[in-house]
Amino acid sequence: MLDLTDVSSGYGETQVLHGLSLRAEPGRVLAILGRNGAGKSTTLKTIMGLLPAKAGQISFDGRKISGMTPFDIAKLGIAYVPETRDIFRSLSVRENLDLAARRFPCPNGGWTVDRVIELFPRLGERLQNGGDQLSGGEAQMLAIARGLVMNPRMLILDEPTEGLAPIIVKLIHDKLADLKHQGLSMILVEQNFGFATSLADDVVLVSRGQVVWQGSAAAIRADTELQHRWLGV
Ligand SMILES: Nc1ncnc2c1ncn2[C@@H]1O[C@H](COP(=O)(O)OP(=O)(O)OP(=O)(O)O)[C@@H](O)[C@H]1O
Repeated sequence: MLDLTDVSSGYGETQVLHGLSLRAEPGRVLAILGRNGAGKSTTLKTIMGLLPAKAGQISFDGRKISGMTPFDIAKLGIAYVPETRDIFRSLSVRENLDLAARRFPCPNGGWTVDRVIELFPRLGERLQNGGDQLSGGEAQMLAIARGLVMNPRMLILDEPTEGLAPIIVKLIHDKLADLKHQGLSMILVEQNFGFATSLADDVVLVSRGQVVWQGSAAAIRADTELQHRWLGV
């Protein structure tokens, strides 16, 4: 579904990805794991066209997307929930959702604003609140909900549990598990090893901008040596 082949990318003169290759399969969750600074967020930004791929190729459903604008990549069906969440703080929850929904047509049976509120009832209670009045957990729910109303075929999440209380982490986990069971393809970057490997089917380990291991989530959960070597778990 999504293929990165020998991708190099970085920030100006600083190269961070050095020929990184990976594949995310349809209907599955892929976790990208690695130590701080390994290049995980850089990989996601490069997929989304926020950083240019200086070499290599990225394709989505067989179509080359490297070189496209972030908006065109989103229109093809990839929604990105960044680490910073990037909700509009000066707009209400409803305005944040309506704005995203209006730009992306909803197919029959797709995600509407009403449907994401059913998924996250807490947002329904906060519809008139400003983006700047939300707790960290509510902001994360809004960021995910905003991704869903874009009706993506693939949802990409960068550190969705960062800074959240354990009870909210559990809620986000259960909602993402629901989405997975509904067949949504996802890529997840996450420091919380238990969270990531309980949601993921497939895992790639990244170190110094390259994939150093790939396999099933069950395999890495069972391999403490591997975890220790590449993740310091
Ligand atoms: N805007 C930037 N300008 C220059 N270098 C950057 C920038 N953002 C990240 N880097 C560098 O790129 C490297 C990879 O960063 P990246 O954010 O992809 O790491 P990561 O694997 O996601 O880890 P983390 O969990 O720390 O975010 C790091 O050395 C980082 O310092």
